[in-house]
Amino acid sequence: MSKSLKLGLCQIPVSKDKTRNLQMARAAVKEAVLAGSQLVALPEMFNCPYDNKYFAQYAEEFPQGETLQMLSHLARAESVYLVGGSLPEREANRLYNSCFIFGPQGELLARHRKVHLFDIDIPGGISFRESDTLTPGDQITTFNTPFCRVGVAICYDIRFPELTRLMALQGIKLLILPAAFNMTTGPAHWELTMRARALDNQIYVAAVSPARDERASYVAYGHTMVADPWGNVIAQSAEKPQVLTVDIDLARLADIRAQLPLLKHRRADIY
Ligand SMILES: O=C(O)CCC(=O)C(=O)O
Repeated sequence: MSKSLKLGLCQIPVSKDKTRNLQMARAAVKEAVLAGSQLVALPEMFNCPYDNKYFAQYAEEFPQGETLQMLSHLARAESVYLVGGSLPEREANRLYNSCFIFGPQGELLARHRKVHLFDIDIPGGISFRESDTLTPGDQITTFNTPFCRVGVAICYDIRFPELTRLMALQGIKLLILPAAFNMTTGPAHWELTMRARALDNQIYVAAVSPARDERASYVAYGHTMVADPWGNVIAQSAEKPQVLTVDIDLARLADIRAQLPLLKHRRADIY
């Protein structure tokens, strides 16, 4: 296993124009690779506005969907590990919020279907009910790379510490979270939640948001970021489109785990 990897996080604008969304994704991934990224990630619902009324219209089936073909070809052409944000996935009569992960040969490595659907109602803030249109997944998702084992969850999934803990126990060192917090929960909880999961599990947490669009029905917070295993934020965008490239130092992770062995000190006999 390598001691480090360069991660590329693509905070792209997402609009109603699917063709443009795919162009933006392609250009951002290429820019990240040009900057040396070996693993690149896109945001939640990057091919589709984050709004229940669009999910069915933009949904795709694996493997023939246009976005899925694009991701696979791009991973192969750029010879990169590609965490394909998320998109509405159709299987039979159901829709899922799904992330497809492709390897450098364009092969499918894993698929994560969002496990926790975002159903909230904050008066004067934000209301959203993913369960009006989507079905939850029921799997924990991790995959291997030459750098380390990597976990994938989607947005609201990060609020459930048990999920990240199970991935940490399966050996992940890096969690990628395609996400789209909003202007109510983003300022309050985005950074805190990513830092908490990173610190608890002594892993890197990389959360990738769409760029903010004040005219959208759902306004994404932006602030794509990486928290390290010490709980520090080591990189963060503002709200505008940006490709963030970040060095992930796995030797530092090993040092932190050796010095403060939290995972070893768990009392699995009492909880
Ligand atoms: O947890 C949050 O505050 C935001 C979650 C969300 O926007 C999502 O799951 O898509």
